[in-house]
Amino acid sequence: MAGFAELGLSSWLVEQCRQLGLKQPTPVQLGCIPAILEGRDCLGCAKTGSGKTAAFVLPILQKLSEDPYGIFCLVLTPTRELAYQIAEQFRVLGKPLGLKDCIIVGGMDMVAQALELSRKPHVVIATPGRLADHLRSSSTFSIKKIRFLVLDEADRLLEQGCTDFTVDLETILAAVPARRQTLLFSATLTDTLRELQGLATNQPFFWEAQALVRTVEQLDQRYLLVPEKIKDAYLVHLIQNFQDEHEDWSIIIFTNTCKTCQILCMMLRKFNFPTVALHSMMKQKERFAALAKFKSSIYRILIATDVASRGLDIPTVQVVINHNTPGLPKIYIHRVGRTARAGRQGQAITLVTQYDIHLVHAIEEQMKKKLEEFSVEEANVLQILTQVNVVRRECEIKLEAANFDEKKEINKRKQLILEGKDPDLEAKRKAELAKIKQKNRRFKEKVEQALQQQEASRAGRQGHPPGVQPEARSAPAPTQDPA
Ligand SMILES: Nc1ncnc2c1ncn2[C@@H]1O[C@H](COP(=O)(O)OP(=O)(O)OP(=O)(O)O)[C@@H](O)[C@H]1O
Repeated sequence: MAGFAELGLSSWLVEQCRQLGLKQPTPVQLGCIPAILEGRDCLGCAKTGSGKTAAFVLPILQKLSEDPYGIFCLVLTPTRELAYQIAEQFRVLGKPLGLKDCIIVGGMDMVAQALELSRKPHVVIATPGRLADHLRSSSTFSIKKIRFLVLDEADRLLEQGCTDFTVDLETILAAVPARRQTLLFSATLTDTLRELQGLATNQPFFWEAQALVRTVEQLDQRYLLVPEKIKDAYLVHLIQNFQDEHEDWSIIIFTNTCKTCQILCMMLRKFNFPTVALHSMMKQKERFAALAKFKSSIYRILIATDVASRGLDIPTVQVVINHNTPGLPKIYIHRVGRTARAGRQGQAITLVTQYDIHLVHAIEEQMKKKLEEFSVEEANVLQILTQVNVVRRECEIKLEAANFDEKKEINKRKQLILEGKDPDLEAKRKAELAKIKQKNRRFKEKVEQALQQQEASRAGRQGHPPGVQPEARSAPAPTQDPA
């Protein structure tokens, strides 16, 4: 198998890899590094934890060493924490170059960032919103001459989720040169391939892992069917078991909203589990501090929204628990990919209620793999049920007293103002949309009821009892990155 040197990398970079413990290139690195060194655009789609970051960092550093100037490369990524992680890889691998990097993310001082940008760093790593703000408001720097544009988690940057990057991306793409190399990476590129191909037009090289299953083999994936009302007791029971059975343990729990994340964090702490939360309602400094405490194993449990579902590389994580079943298969793939990284073993357990079974089927279909059942002695769970419910209620009351919802509303309004939108108009638009949705839902329910009645009376006429009807309940809407 070819080593890093055979891929065309210089000896100083090969030495940096060796020092970091990267002995052999991973398949995505084997595929993409030579193509990038040749000057081609690149779309790299490989499983979580397979080394995609080094697949673009290494060839960029090589090209930078041949023709160093600032700003040479711009990396865009959807979350702030990920921007810091990518910057660290550039810094460590690029140390012999005296690499100057600059991180431009929201929640940090804008003036200090503007100053840093004006000093022409070699590499800028940014979240789209904040970089676009700088481009709109300042003329002290330019990205007109960049050689490389990287979109990490490219599909997330292009999709219109809860955080929509498209307007900011337009601003950024208008400011970068047409003659550049564009590198796009993710574990789930395929459903946005057409948009991505529009961005990478310079002899694009497409690399995709040849594998039937879309998650790594070392990942043991389970589901646990739980009644909605007992979910939290199951969670406490699962954690207690891990704590009892493992000396060295580390768990990430994913929740669907910031509020649930905060309540569960408070609740787990009441049970003396060393837990920290990470969600977008927290101040940026608190977010970094929480992550640092979890990374250094001071806290064993990180409870997070999907703000932590992509890209985070924390090798010690052995278990991922999905407190809610993700509404989209690709969110599931990224979440469970926080464990079993770089060849390590890991386990993922998804709590599934009676209303989420169709979501599990969708996940299995996309992954091309069946989840196995995780068995738990329900009697043990029922023993702690009352206690868990009481503690949760206490936490809910405490959070309500701290005006969590009000703060969330204020934050939302601030965000809309920053985006140049009128919060009142937006609220009106949303209310109208909700009304239309509700009307549609009622209409659908009426049609379903009428169909069921028709079926029942037909069966009655034919003299045999009607077949078992599916429960007339509309499925919960898929959750889109709520963070
Ligand atoms: N050639 C290699 N040999 C051994 N370990 C490697 C190699 N390349 C990267 N790694 C390590 O593998 C881990 C995962 O890498 P990385 O974070 O780049 O994964 P990724 O493919 O970007 O995952 P995700 O899709 O979750 O973002 C990191 O800890 C990294 O240091």
